[in-house]
Amino acid sequence: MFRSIKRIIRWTGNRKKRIYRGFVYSFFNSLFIAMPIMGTAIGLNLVIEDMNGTKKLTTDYVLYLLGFMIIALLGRFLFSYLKAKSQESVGYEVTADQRIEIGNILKRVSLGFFDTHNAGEIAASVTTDLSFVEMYGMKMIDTVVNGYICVFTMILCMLFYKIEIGLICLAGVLLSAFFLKLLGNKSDKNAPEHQFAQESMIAATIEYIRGIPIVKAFKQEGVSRKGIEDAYKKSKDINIKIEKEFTVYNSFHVISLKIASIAIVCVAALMANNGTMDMPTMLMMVMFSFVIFGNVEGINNATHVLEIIDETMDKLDKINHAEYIDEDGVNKELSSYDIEFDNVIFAYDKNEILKNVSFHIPQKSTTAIIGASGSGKTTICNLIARFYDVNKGIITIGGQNIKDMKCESLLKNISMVFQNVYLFHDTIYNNIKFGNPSAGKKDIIKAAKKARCHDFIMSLPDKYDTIIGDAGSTLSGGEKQRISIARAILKDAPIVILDEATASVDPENEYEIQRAISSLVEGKTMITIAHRLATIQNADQILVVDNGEIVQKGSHDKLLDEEGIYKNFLSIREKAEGWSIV
Ligand SMILES: Nc1ncnc2c1ncn2[C@@H]1O[C@H](COP(=O)(O)OP(=O)(O)OP(=O)(O)O)[C@@H](O)[C@H]1O
Repeated sequence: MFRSIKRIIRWTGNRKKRIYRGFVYSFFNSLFIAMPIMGTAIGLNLVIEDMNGTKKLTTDYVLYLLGFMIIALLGRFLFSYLKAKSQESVGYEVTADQRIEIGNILKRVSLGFFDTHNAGEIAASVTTDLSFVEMYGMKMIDTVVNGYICVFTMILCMLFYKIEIGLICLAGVLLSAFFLKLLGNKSDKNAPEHQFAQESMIAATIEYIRGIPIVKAFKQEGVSRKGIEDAYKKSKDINIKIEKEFTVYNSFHVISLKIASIAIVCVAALMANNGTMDMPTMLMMVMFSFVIFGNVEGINNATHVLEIIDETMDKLDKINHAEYIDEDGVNKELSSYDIEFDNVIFAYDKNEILKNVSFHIPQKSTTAIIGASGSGKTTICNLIARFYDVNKGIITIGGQNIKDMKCESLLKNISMVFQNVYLFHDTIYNNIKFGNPSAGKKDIIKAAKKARCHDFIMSLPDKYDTIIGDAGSTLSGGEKQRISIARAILKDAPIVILDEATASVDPENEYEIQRAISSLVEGKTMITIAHRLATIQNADQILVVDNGEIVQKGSHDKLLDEEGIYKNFLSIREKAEGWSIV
C-alpha cells in the first residue's frame, strides 16, 4: 500500500513538494480536530464539578472554553483548506502534462510499437487509465497518508495523557494494518487479471464498433456479439471475485478497530473507577474512542484502488520508457532530395520482408512502385519516412543517412498522402491547416483550389468551418482524398509519397484527384505506389517489387522491352482499365 503511495508521489514529479506540504497541513489539521474533544471533556468535567458543588462554573470559564472551541474550529478549517489547496489539483495538473507527454512519445516511437501495443491498450492508457489515476491518485494520498497522520496525531495526544490507552489505540491500528496488508496481497494478485479484463473489454468494444458495417453487410450479428459478451462477462466475474475476497479481510480490519474502540472505553472506565485516571481524561478518552479510527476505517477501499493504480502505472511506464526511434538522431537540413536505398534488409519482428533492396531516385523525378499485394511497396515508403528503421543497409536522402536524423527534421521534407485518408474530427479548415500550422487563410484557400476541393467546400453550408464527420457533412472518399492532398500541398515538402487509391472513385472525382495530384507534385521528388496505368506510364522510373525484391527497374519503354513481371502486370491492368498500350 505505502509502496503504491510512494509511487504516486514520485509520479507527481516536481509537484511533490506540494504533497509534502499538504502532509504538514494535515498534521496541524488533526491537532485542531483533537482540540474540540479535549475542550468538550474539560467542559463536561466543569459541569459535573459544578453540579457536585466542588467547583463553580463561572462565565469566564464558559467564555474561555468557547474561545478555545472557536480557535479549534477556525484552525481546522484553515488547515483543511490549505491541505486541499496544496494537494488536490496536483493529480489534474500531472495528468494533463502526462497526456501531452504521451502524445509526444507516441510521435517519436517506431510504428513497430503499435504492432505490439494495440490501439485499445494505448487508448485505455491515455483515457480511462489516466483518468483513474487523475481521479483517485490524490484521493488515495488523502485517505491513506492523511488518514494515518490524523490517527497518529490523536494517538500522540492520548499517549500524552495516558500511555496505556495510547498503546491500545496503536495496537488496534497495527492489527487493522496487518489485515489491510493481507487485503493488499490479494488485490496484488487480482489486479493484473482485473486490468486485463478491462483492456479486453475496451478492445472488444472498439473492434465491435469498427466492425458494425461489415457485420451488418454479412448478417453476422451473433458472431460479432460473442466477442464483447465474453469480454463483459469476464470483467463482471473478476469484479465479483475481488468483491468477495475484499469482504473477508475488510471485516477483520474493521473488527480490529472496533475492538480497540471498545477496549479504550472499558480500560478508561476501569482506570477512572480505581482512581488512576481523572474524570476529564476519562471523558476525553471515551470521546476519542468514537472518532479516532474514523479516518483509517475508509482505508480498506484504498488498498484495491491502489493496486489498480499500481497496475495502471506499470502500463504508463511502458509508454513513458518506450524507445524513441530517433533517440540518437540530430536535426539536419537537407540541401538535395535524391533518395538512395543501398542493400536494405528489413523485417517486421522476425519476418523478413525486404531483401537487399537497392535503388536510386533522382530529385524532382517521379517514381512509380508497382508489385503484387504484400510484395513490400508500402514498407519501402514507410522506411523512407523512417516509420521503422532498416535492419541492414542504408537509406540516404540528399546523401544524408536518415538514421542519423531526428524524425521531425526528416519528416518536414516529406508529404504523405495515404490511400486510407485520415481526417481529424475538426473543421475542413483545420484539417488542411494541419499541413502547415503557420499558414494563413489565403494560403489554405489557395491550397484547396489547387487540390480541386475549394468548389465543393464552398457548396457546404458551413463552408471551411464544416466539421468533418458530423451528421450531414460526411464527405465522399474522393472529396476526403482531395482534402488530404490540399493538406500536403500546403505543407509544400520537397518529397511526396503517395499511395494511389485502389478503390474505385467515380470518373469525375478521379479526374479531379489526378489534377490535384499534378499540382501537388510539381517540381517535387515523387514516389507513388501506383495502380493507374497513366501514373505508371508517365513515371520517370518504375520499380517492380516482387516478394520484397526489386526485380525490374527503369522507364516504361525500357521495361516494355524486357520479359518479366512488368509486362504481365501491364496486360492485367490494361484489361482492368480497358486500355491498350502501343
Ligand atoms: N506492421 C506489420 N507487421 C507485420 N507484418 C507486416 C506489417 N505491415 C506489413 N506487413 C507484412 O509485410 C508484407 C509487405 O506488406 P506491404 O504493406 O509493404 O505490402 P504492399 O505491397 O504495400 O501490399 P498492398 O499492395 O496490399 O498494400 C506483407 O506480407 C504484410 O503482411
